[in-house]
Amino acid sequence: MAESSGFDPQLALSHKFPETTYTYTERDSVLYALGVGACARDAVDDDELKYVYHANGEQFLQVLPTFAALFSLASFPNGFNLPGLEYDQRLLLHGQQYIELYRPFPSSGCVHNKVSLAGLHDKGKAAIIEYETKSYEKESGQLLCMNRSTVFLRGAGGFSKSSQPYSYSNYQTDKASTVKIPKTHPFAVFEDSTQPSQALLYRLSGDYNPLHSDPMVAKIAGFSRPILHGLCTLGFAVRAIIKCICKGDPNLIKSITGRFLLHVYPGETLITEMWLDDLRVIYQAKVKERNRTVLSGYVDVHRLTSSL
Ligand SMILES: CCCCCCCCCCCCC/C=C/C(=O)SCCNC(=O)CCNC(=O)[C@H](O)C(C)(C)COP(=O)(O)OP(=O)(O)OC[C@H]1O[C@@H](n2cnc3c(N)ncnc32)[C@H](O)[C@@H]1OP(=O)(O)O
Repeated sequence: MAESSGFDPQLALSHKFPETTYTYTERDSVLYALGVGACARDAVDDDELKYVYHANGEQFLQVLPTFAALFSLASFPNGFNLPGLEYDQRLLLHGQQYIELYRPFPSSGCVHNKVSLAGLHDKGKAAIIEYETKSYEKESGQLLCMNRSTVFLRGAGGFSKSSQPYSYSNYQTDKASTVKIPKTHPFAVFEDSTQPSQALLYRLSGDYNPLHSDPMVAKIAGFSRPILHGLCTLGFAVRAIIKCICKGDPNLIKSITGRFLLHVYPGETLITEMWLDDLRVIYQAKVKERNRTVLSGYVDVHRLTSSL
């Protein structure tokens, strides 16, 4: 293993992240829902109108479970830095996302975030950092959700001090990487188009990384044009699962796991394939135009609806 100077994993592991708060309004929940394609095909879609409009007032709006991933936004105002780890922010890619949901989100609110380092791995050509964020409703102190976000830092590996590549995890299994896609026909398939402006809309939910909007930055990062946020693709896939498996009920979702396998260009068509394994929905999302799988994982649900 090549040794890189100045980065001490132990120092990084002892780093304490500041606690942060994230305040959102109904407007933010609606903007997020539109950003992940809700009601884009049908503005009066029975399953999705509730995320963007409610006849009795905004406080009755429902919030998509993947909105949880935004809570940690405030925790990284200057990028995903660890003491001593040098990397080119333009080469960062989102690798995986894991979300556990403990209660439905109110249409507006304020959450208190506690962030910690959940994993740090030297992959030689890349460093992988995993951040865990526990989000508590500020008023009640109740735990709302937990996010584990994996970032893949291209060019930042090679810091191991021994022949064994450095690897640390504070949890047992790397769930997203172990998902096996069944060989059988999917139980359900959902096709949805992203818009050419999808990333420009999604970024308004708080991730302003120019990789998703600036053609020059995208080129430096190795792409022919700006790419879609991974969390936007995940939002499309989970919305498809809520529609096809949960009969439109977002509160049936218990946890979400996803690994980003390949970039998506805004404007491409996403085909989400789903398989049922008891209370687990195994899924993969493909880009139709390139016939490539871009995301895979599974979603655990509390129960199945009787009509399935
Ligand atoms: C300021 C923003 C604040 C936001 C805060 C919100 C919360 C935090 C969320 C984080 C948000 C980050 C910013 C967002 C960025 C994006 O959205 S980028 C767009 C979405 N992501 C992608 O498009 C990435 C798609 N995937 C790929 O391009 C490739 O999979 C890869 C990541 C480049 C890896 O491919 P490759 O180099 O070919 O890897 P391999 O040789 O196959 O494997 C090497 C080892 O790495 C492990 N690995 C591979 N892929 C991943 C992955 N996706 N996640 C985690 N780990 C991965 C793999 O297992 C190998 O390990 P070993 O098996 O041990 O060798």
